[in-house]
Amino acid sequence: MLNLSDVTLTYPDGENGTLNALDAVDLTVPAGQMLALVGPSGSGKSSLLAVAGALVTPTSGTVTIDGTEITGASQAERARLRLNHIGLVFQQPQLMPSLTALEQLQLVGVLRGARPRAVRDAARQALAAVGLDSAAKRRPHQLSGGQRQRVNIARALMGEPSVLLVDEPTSALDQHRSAEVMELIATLTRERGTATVVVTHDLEFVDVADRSVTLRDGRLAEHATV
Ligand SMILES: Nc1ncnc2c1ncn2[C@@H]1O[C@H](COP(=O)(O)OP(=O)(O)OP(=O)(O)O)[C@@H](O)[C@H]1O
Repeated sequence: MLNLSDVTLTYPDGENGTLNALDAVDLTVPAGQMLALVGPSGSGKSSLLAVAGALVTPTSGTVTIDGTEITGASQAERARLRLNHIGLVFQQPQLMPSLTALEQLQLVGVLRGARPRAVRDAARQALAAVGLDSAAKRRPHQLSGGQRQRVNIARALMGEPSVLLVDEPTSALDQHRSAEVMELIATLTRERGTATVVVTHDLEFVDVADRSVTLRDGRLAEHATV
């Protein structure tokens, strides 16, 4: 479960001013639920993911994952949290050009210190979960955009995260592939019991989620509208 309580993230703006990228945000995403996060450009969506993913510490408020408060954790603790509890998927799949799909996933397992055989099994399982078992030996340039995004999602699942944060997974994909990727994230959320937040510009895909919220000037409102 992911919980944000009264979270504010303030940036300096101009000479003496400040800007609240997030303004008193309260949000709970239970395990196994997918939340769609929409909002205009600059409304704070990436800031919310950064705070929930322990990449950025909020100015005030608390973030907890499975009851553990991550705000206030040291840099090393936050790095460990990201590796073991948080799956992050960015807009453009950032894959290593020289590694095969399977190796991209194995790298995460090795970083987590798991045993080689367990890493290989977990990587195979994650690739199968996103329907890419037959493309295990392909390198990124031999995969389509949708397949690369699937590898990206599978890689985020390697740590068996309790929180899955996905930033605009469909921005580089056509309508058909976008629908497939959103359905895939919904299925994985249910099967793996992750608390999932997906940022999307596309209201068409909001229905795939269990719940949707809109950010506007850093403030949260229930139900998606843009
Ligand atoms: N490092 C920073 N320093 C100062 N201001 C920032 C910083 N990062 C973001 N902001 C500001 O915080 C606000 C929220 O930005 P954020 O990137 O979270 O929006 P977004 O909803 O993800 O936008 P987009 O849809 O365009 O990606 C914006 O006004 C932005 O200019």
